[in-house]
Amino acid sequence: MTVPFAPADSRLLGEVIRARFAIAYPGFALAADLTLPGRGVTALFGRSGSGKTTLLRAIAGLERHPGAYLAVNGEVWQDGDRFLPAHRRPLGYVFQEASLFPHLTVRRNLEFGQKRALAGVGAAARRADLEQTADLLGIAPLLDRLPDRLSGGERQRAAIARALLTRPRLLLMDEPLAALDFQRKAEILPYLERLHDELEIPVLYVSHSPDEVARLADHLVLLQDGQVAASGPLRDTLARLDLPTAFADDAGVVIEGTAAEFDAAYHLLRLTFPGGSVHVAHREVPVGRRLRFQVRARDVSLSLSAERDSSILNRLLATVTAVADADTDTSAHVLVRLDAGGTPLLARITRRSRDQLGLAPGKPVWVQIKAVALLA
Ligand SMILES: Nc1ncnc2c1ncn2[C@@H]1O[C@H](COP(=O)(O)OP(=O)(O)OP(=O)(O)O)[C@@H](O)[C@H]1O
Repeated sequence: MTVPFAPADSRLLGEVIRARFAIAYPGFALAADLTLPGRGVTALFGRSGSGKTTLLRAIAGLERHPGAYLAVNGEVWQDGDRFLPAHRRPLGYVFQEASLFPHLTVRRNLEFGQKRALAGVGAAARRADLEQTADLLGIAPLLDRLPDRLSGGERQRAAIARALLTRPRLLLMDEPLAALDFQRKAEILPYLERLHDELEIPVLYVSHSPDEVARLADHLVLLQDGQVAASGPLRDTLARLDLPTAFADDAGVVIEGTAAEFDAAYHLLRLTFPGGSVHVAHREVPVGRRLRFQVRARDVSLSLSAERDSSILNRLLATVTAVADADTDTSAHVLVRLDAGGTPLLARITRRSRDQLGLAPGKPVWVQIKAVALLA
């Protein structure tokens, strides 16, 4: 396997991705100086034209931008005059459209991916690796088919498997679901969630779909007109009031809970998290399983007492940490950020309610959650 440039001191670079790029095209400039986790899924999120693909291609080394710096988990891929060309970077790249060879079966396509990475590995080990990866992506029964006999979602899963079989140390995914219809997206997302749980390598995932980001990302980079508007853990970044996403209609937080008990009589699953617990309508899952759920700001109301005689099932005690008005004076709403035992939450309430309840940072309140969306 190709050995990328050794770092001067890998301990200083740590298990992170350091990426610094300044890119200028006529009419567009991108400036990014990022430190990203060396494991898990980082979403590059932003509107069309914000620079997501430009950044991903620069990280892949498909374009050489002078003055840039890139190190991935202790290996320097670009620094000053050093530039590891794209074909020598140990990375997998998955595009919007699966680019499988049309004349080769899925198996041959996957073997092609393996060739470079497993030069010194025996045939049996290669086959085991291929079959394990095919299983992970649910394409084992499709290995003998040609790509044009696959659905769009199956083709994309085969493309992901091929990328993984190159044994990359970084996986880049550029809107891998964008070309699929709703049904196919729904079909492929559980496989991406499995990857999220099982991959040891970092994944950079370009998307402009808030739903995909909520389900898959651990870390969020928000790009705006070529600038990094925010970069941080998903949980904290979604709860920021100072970002353009905050007042969007679907603003809300994502919480990772642990299945604690199942109420078979009412078909309700109780999920615990540091701030308390919530009930969601769901089938039984093993106790201890981690599940993500989303709480939108518009589905949260606040009161000063527990109001136990309401139909709302999910009620938590929290403290107000910030209150923000929308940019426009004409908005009837404010956004309240809360802390429930270390878990941030957002509530969208009217300005009138804010004044009536006297909401200000430090005030304890009861949070009532009208709807919890399970993201699995
Ligand atoms: N090679 C290039 N030469 C000149 N301009 C470019 C080049 N590549 C990208 N651009 C411009 O840079 C800007 C950012 O493009 P980019 O594809 O990175 O955005 P994006 O956020 O990925 O958008 P989308 O979500 O639509 O894919 C656009 O204005 C685009 O026209």
